Amino acid sequence: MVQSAVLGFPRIGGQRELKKVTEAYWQGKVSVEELLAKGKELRAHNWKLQKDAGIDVIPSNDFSYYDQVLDLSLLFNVIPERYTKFGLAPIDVLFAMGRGLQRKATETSAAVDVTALEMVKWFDSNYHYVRPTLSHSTKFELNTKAGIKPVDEYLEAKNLGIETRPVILGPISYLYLGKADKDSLDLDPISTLDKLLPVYRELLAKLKAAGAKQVQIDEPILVLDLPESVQSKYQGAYNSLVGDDVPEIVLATYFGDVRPNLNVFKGLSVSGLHFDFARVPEQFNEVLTVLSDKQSLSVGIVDGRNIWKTDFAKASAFASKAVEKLGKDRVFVATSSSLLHTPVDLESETKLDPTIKDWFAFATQKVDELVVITKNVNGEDVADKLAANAKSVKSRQESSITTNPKVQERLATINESLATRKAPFSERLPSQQEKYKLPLFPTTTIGSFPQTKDIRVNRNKFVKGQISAKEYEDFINKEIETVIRFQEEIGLDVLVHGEPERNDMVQYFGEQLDGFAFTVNGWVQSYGSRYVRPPIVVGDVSRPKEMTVKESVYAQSLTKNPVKGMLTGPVTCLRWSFPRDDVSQKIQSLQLGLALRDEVNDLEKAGITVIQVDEPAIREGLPLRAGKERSDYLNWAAQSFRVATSGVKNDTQIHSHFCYSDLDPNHIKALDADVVSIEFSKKDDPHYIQEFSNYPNHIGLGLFDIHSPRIPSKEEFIARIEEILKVYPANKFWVNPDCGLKTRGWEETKASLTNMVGAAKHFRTKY
Ligand code: MET
Ligand SMILES: [Zn+2]
Repeated sequence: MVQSAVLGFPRIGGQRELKKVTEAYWQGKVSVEELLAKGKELRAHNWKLQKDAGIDVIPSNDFSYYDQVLDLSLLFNVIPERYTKFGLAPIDVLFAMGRGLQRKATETSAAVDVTALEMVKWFDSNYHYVRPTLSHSTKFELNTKAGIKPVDEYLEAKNLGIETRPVILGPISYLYLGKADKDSLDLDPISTLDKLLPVYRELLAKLKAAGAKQVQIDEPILVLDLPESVQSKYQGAYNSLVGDDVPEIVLATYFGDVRPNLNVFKGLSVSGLHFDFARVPEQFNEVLTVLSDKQSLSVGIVDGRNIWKTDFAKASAFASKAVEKLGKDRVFVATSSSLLHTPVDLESETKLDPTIKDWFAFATQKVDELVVITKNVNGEDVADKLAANAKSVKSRQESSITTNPKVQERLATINESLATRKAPFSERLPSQQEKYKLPLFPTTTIGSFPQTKDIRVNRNKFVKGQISAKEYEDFINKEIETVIRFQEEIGLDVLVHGEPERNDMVQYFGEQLDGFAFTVNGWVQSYGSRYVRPPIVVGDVSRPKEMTVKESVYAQSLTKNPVKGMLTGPVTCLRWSFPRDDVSQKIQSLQLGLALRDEVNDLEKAGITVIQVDEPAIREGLPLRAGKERSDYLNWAAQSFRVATSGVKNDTQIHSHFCYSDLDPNHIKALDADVVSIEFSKKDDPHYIQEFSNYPNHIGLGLFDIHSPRIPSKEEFIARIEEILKVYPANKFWVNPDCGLKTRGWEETKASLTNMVGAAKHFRTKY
């Protein structure tokens, strides 16, 4: 019979239980035992939910307290020495690698001060993983100090009477996604594969001994353009991982097209292969050609990356094609990827318009979808479910909520001149210098200041109607004033209002734009304990009225320094929402560009003439493979940004900001922003810094990690700036943190920024 398989389930809990308990643990408010008990409770809940729904293949080891890639680094002892010398408990080593740790000395323990490892985007998603960071001295071995997570969790489920399939990131992807530590820059992580494989094998053998029949090994890098030298590693590596003493391996890829790497799969000694047909249905025929007679095919058909209901008729027809070719026993109907990227449960959405709600499926609903599709393919009678599904699919197709003729007309007016500044940067620069008279090494921040409890409490009160609009506005104004006064006091040059009125940089805009729907509880993990609640693009997008002018104008009224207007760019608004799947992303992005253009122009009219349009998600949206799709993306992404920002005068200074990933400076040139700020504090490679020195406009290379509570000293800033100045020109140099400060506390924010400004002043005197 065809079986249903889930590749991973959200670990955060339906009420964000994981976030609450981890943050409480970090604050010393709950014990490690309580933390671990909550993890156990969440896992049990998820397994039972899937079991009760009727899922055949339920994943384990998809849980994590921080990040599943980081878990592997701990397990394989890929732990740079700087984290091990303090005698921390394993879970604290894990958190120190994930988020850094700075702890004052006590009578019983020495001071701890260590930065976090680099964290980057997981493929083209908004999930972030912590990069495996290897040195010549790395010694792979099973680090059993905290147990053996995949084995322990497998047994934990088994004790509950639930058989699971452990999920582990495969060795080649693990290394390929890693990097060399700063003491070993000449090390290519992949070159260590032969040393890592025996440890994998040991782990697999332990799983088998515990009773696991099958494991899911993820090799998602197989959807990337892989050099031949990496492709050729697969045969040997997987040959060394199969045998009677290890479980069967189902090799999983997702998020893209494997066809250019198809050779890798031929004759691979694994028992099954999983592909993402929700994303790339076109690869079906070709991947069938690599299956041997015995191998099974896992048909990833229920989308793990979006929230639209699966069309049962289409999905069943697709899976049936596989059954026709392979027979029922060799086919799994599966989620396209882990469901980690979708919110937990649509049932907790109490405020959605019922018509729209009926179009969605969250993780819990997707589990049910899988079961229905599987039953259908197996020939069981699910006629009522199919009929209900067909009805909602049709209701969405025919709904008038999704179309706005005015937006479509305006879209047709976009042309080159609408998307081009009035003069090139070389002419804009002198007029901006004349207008703002900024010193060398101008200092600024990325926008947000600490989102304190007080801010959240007041926002909630306002949302619940417990305080009036006027009271809330007064409160926000007071916050803005505090932030402005603080920045003046420490001598920052270009100020921000601090974004206290924003719950989230995308949601805030989505809520004010037409064409979006929102959830009240649709949280998705972004990194560690940071979750986001992406809005959903349901129809054509437009801006009914001003969105940010009031707060910016108020902030500017308090100071003589320029205050940056602060907007989230079109690509980021799109990427950090759940997009429509019935209209191209290009169209959705250009619609957003037009809406934001109105806002940029209104800000300028109101006297806000330094305007930052953030595009942190531009890199993550880059199609995973080089080629036409990628160049098209870069074109429409840049065009959308320019549509938003080109209506202004030459002396209006447009900033943009990017974070989270290895950004290629060539990819952002076409945005033509006057100043860009980039997350950079974890970048050690001088060649990479060098690449930015050719960037024509001005740049602030982020000088400190805002994901970490750690405070760099003034000397540390000076040393870092000196390092960058070896390859990067002083006259284009802006001084700023990696990103916004909303997740930080005031104390560390004050100290870090004061030290940063101190360092900038040091260089002003020097140059
Ligand atoms: C993830 S990018 C964040 C940019 C935003 N302006 C902030 O400072 O929070
Ligand atoms: Zn950022």
